[in-house]
Amino acid sequence: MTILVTGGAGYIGSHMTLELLDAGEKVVVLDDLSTGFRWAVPEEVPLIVGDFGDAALLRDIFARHDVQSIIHFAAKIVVPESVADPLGYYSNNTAKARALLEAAVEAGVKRIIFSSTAAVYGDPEHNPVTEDESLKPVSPYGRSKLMVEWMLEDVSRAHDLAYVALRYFNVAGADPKGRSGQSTPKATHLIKVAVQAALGLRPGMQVFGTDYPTPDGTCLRDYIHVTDLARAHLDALRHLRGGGESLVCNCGYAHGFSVLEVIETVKRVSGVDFPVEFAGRRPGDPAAIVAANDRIRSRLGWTPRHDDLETIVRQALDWERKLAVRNESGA
Ligand SMILES: NC(=O)c1ccc[n+]([C@@H]2O[C@H](COP(=O)([O-])OP(=O)(O)OC[C@H]3O[C@@H](n4cnc5c(N)ncnc54)[C@H](O)[C@@H]3O)[C@@H](O)[C@H]2O)c1
Ligand SMILES: O=c1ccn([C@@H]2O[C@H](COP(=O)(O)OP(=O)(O)O[C@H]3O[C@H](CO)[C@@H](O)[C@H](O)[C@H]3O)[C@@H](O)[C@H]2O)c(=O)[nH]1
Repeated sequence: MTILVTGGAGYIGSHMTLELLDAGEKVVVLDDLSTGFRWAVPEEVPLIVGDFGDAALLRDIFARHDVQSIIHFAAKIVVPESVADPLGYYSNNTAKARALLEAAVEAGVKRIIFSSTAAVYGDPEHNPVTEDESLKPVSPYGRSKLMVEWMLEDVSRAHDLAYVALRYFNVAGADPKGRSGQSTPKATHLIKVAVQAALGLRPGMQVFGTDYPTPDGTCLRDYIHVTDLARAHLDALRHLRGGGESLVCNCGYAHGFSVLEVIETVKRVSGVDFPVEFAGRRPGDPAAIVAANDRIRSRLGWTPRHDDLETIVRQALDWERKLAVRNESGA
């Protein structure tokens, strides 16, 4: 039985592929390499370079490989880009997911795990936010993902296809064995930016907003280690293989750090006091968003192993150094 990983050449998908191989699973990756990297897919894993919305290609993959489960990561993921290009996001994230589901149902695929996002909550009224909080995404990106959750709900009722939708909070860190990490050249994620500033890869950084209703005035987020997140997918797979029902679960640690706390941690771990400028709020940022994680713990038996901001930052630094050497050598 093979697992199809869409987006397996990207940041989270590449960690998933490693986790699946470590667990002895058979994997095939489908990725168009729009933001992913060929080198991020281990040599022993077949990489099909193509579009996950291409019905003919999907039919061919399902005919050649005994795919019983899909882990679907492939998507466009940049919130401001989704505001500028909503149709591009609805096409790539929503319409193509419909095509994937259609091909999966046609081929008799039994299980799908979907990368959803905390962005489906928008600016939540309560924190930690539970899965039952009202869903009010504020960006086309969040809406493009929520629509897929709705499709999954309907499709799973009509067909023999069970799903787990995992709503990721802020994904960070790198493979503890140093095999992969966040490699997108212009990534805007806080930890990536701060780590690049610490390594002198950028002159400094900005803090977006210091007047939020939070203890130090900067935004609070729940940073989850990418390997703990990949393990949540393994737990979801085990749940579905055991006949478990379809589920939606938050993925986070249930506690938040402010932007200033993250920057302070990067400075302490790296030993570098890089320049930080206080700037205005970034449009669309919720003040605070922290995951309630009771459901994933009780229903999937997930337990975090890397819930430590210093470890997350240290591994992000290690990966960024590796990446700098790789980029310098032109590999
Ligand atoms: N990084 C985060 O903090 C975060 C938070 C919440 C949810 N997510 C979700 O996790 C998933 C993975 O995100 P990531 O951070 O690894 O991003 P990424 O950009 O590194 O990975 C996405 C991968 O999908 C591929 N892809 C995109 N469109 C495709 C298409 N039409 N056909 C085939 N391949 C395609 C890209 O080439 C890339 O390899 C996404 O669905 C994203 O929405 C990420
Ligand atoms: O240079 C920077 C970068 C970020 N921030 C702030 O840091 C916080 C975290 O920002 P970022 O790392 O960009 O993550 P989010 O905007 O919280 O969004 C991430 O987490 C969401 C889930 O919570 C996912 O849906 C998104 O895809 C993913 O980018 C926010 O308050 C930002 O304003 C800064 O102050 N300076």
